[in-house]
Amino acid sequence: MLSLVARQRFLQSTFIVARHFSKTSQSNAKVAVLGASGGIGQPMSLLLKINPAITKLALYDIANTVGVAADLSHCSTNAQVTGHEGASQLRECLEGCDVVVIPAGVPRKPGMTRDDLFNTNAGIVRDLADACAQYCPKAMICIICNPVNSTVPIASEMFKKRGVYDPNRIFGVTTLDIVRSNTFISQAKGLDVSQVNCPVVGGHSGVTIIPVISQCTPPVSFPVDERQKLSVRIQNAGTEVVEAKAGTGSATLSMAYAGARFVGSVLDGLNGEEGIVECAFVRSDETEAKYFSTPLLLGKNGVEKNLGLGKLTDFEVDLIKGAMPELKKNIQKGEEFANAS
Ligand SMILES: NC(=O)C1=CN([C@@H]2O[C@H](COP(=O)(O)OP(=O)(O)OC[C@H]3O[C@@H](n4cnc5c(N)ncnc54)[C@H](O)[C@@H]3O)[C@@H](O)[C@H]2O)C=CC1
Ligand SMILES: O=C([O-])CC(=O)C(=O)O
Repeated sequence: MLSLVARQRFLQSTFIVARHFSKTSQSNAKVAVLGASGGIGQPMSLLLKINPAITKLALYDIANTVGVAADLSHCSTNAQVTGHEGASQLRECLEGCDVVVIPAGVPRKPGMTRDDLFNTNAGIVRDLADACAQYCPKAMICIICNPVNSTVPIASEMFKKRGVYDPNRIFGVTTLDIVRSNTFISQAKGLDVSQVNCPVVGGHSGVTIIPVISQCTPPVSFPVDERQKLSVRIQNAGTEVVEAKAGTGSATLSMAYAGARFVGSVLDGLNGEEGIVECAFVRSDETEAKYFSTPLLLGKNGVEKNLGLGKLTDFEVDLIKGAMPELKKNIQKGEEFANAS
């Protein structure tokens, strides 16, 4: 038996972890995780299970969901966990959802680009997005599956086809880029990471990942060569993990952390919390690319306001210019795929 003090400490630590992901302590949100048995899906579902804003957590995958749901359901937190396996159970998983997170899809192996995942993952996102458009058209859709630069346009086209498209409710989750930037900057400058916030704009692959270090809070400055190295490390951080994992997958734990943070922020916005800002890859008029990530003010209807690019240095403007051809190509590829299907 835990002593009273130990029990209080345990409850307090659970509360602190939960608060890390959500400001709201009360709501009745239903959240679905599609791809819940995977490397990201399992730890992210655990983090969502301890978010007090979630009362229903619906786990969907093509395999192993029953076991994952049984396991997670024993955690003594409020969210009721249900497991749904195979396409015939997708409808019951999605109905009534406020938020759907999609980490379903294959990850990279060393030597691959995110675009190399297109052939497998495009069809997965097309079918899952189509189901969301039918069974929970008003839900906030958070897409983790790569290549995000193409899977977000695919999902958007599927919603358009069903006549239920709302660009303020479909997000490509790029939070891991911000999480990484904050970590690397805090390490370089000896800062408390919880106080560091560096926006990352653009897309989510290689040169399309654009850290805006000049807008970091607190302000930080680096000699030109260090800033260059840091920007390149942030752009290649996914590859750093893919290589370290040597063929067994890509970032899962840090992505689970980032995904839980993003979903927590979306729920905070839905629950009317003010001043909730996250970067995400959305339909955008900020640049000549149809989709682009910038800081977004989140609210009851998803994106309340696109906060735009703000003031950039010449270095950052050049990074954005350099990203445009790749970004536009990725977006077009996604749209064409969805419309040919
Ligand atoms: N947006 C981002 O920042 C990041 C994105 N990713 C991406 O997330 C995706 C998932 O990565 P991991 O979890 O490591 O892969 P994983 O292979 O460990 O898990 C994927 C899961 O998806 C499931 N799945 C496959 N087809 C499905 C379908 N049609 N419906 C439902 N579930 C299905 C699989 O059964 C598996 O459980 C990859 O595409 C990866 O590139 C990974 C890290 C960061
Ligand atoms: O690099 C990958 O393939 C997975 C990913 O998107 C990331 O870690 O940022």
